[in-house]
Amino acid sequence: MNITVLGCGALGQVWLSALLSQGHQVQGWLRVPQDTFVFNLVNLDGSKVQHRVQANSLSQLAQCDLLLVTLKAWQVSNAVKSLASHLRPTCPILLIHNGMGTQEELRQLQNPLLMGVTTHAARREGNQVIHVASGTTHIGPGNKQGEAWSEMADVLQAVLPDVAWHDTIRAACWRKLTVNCVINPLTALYDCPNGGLKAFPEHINAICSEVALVMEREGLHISQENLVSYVNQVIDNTAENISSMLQDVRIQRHTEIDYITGYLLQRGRAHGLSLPQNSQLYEQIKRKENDYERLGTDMPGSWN
Ligand SMILES: NC(=O)C1=CN([C@@H]2O[C@H](COP(=O)(O)OP(=O)(O)OC[C@H]3O[C@@H](n4cnc5c(N)ncnc54)[C@H](OP(=O)(O)O)[C@@H]3O)[C@@H](O)[C@H]2O)C=CC1
Ligand SMILES: CC(C)(CO)C(=O)C(=O)O
Repeated sequence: MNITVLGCGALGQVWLSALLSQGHQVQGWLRVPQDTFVFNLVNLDGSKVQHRVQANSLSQLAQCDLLLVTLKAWQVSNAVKSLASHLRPTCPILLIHNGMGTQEELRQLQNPLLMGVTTHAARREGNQVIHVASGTTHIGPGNKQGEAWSEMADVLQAVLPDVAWHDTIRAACWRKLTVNCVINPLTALYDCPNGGLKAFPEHINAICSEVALVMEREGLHISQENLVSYVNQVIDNTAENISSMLQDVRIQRHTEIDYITGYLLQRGRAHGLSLPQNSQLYEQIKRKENDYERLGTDMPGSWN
C-alpha cells in the first residue's frame, strides 16, 4: 500500500519503520516541509536501524491508500483538514492518539475516518526513538464511510501486531480515556512515574467513579470497580513509565489535557453532571500549562 504518515514523532517513526519493513511505499508528512526524512529507531530487541523516506510529496499524498495520523490530539484537526482536500475522497484516514474529541472536530470530513488507540510505547531519546513496549492497537470506524474498512486491521496486523478491529470503537476509546484521565494528570501533579500512583488509591477511585457516571450516560455500562481494576493493571504494567503528560510538563510542552480530562468534563456537562474531582485536576494541570506557556510568550524577543 501507499501510505503517508502524518506526525513523524515517537509513534509515527515506529509505524514508518514497520511499514517499510513490510514493503509498503511510505512517506512522512512533516510540520516543516522537507523532501526527505531520516530517522533512527531502536527496535524492541535493541537492534538499531536508520531509515530515509520521502517527505511532504503532494503527488504521493494524492495517490495514497491510507493517511495514518500519529499526532498529539490537539494537533490533529487542523493538520488533517489542511491535507484532506489533497487526498482521494475514498482514502481512509486513521487517527491514533490519546484523548478523545477529534472525531467530533472532523465531523464534516468526507473521507472514511478510522479511530485508533494503542498500548504500544515509544519514546524519543536524543536523536533516536526507542520502541519501548509492544502492545495492541484497537481500530474502528469514526464515521459512516469508515464502517467498510475492517480489512485495514488485517493489513496493519501484518505490519505492527496486534491490531484488532471493533465495529464500535467507542468503548475501547473510553477505556483508554479512563486510564489517561487517571494516570496522566496525577503523575503530572505528583511528579512521579506511573507506579508511584499506587500510593493514591482514594484519588484513583474518585476519578474512576466520575468517569463511570459519564460512561453510563454515554450508554457504556461499566462499573467503577471494573475501571479501577483496569487502571491499576495499567499502572502495574507501566510502573517505570514517565507518562506522556508528565514528560510534556517537564519539558514545558502543551499537554493533551483538553482532549483527556477536558473531553470527559465536556461530556459530563452535556449530561448535566458535576465532576468535582476531575474539574479540580483539569484546573491544576491547566494552571501549570498556562504558567509556562505564558512565560514562554513573555520571553524577550518573542515580538520580533
Ligand atoms: N509515544 C507513545 O508511546 C504513545 C503515544 N500515544 C499517543 O500518540 C500520539 C502521538 O504521540 P507521540 O508520537 O509520542 O508524539 P510526538 O510528539 O513524538 O509526535 C508528534 C509529531 O508530530 C509532529 N507534528 C506536530 N504538528 C504537526 C503538523 N501540523 N504536521 C506534521 N507534523 C506535525 C511533531 O513535530 P514537532 O515536535 O516538530 O512539533 C512530532 O514529531 C499522542 O496522542 C500520544 O498521546 C499513545 C500511546 C503510546
Ligand atoms: C498508558 C499511559 C498512561 C502510559 O504511560 C499513556 O498512555 C501515556 O503516558 O500517555
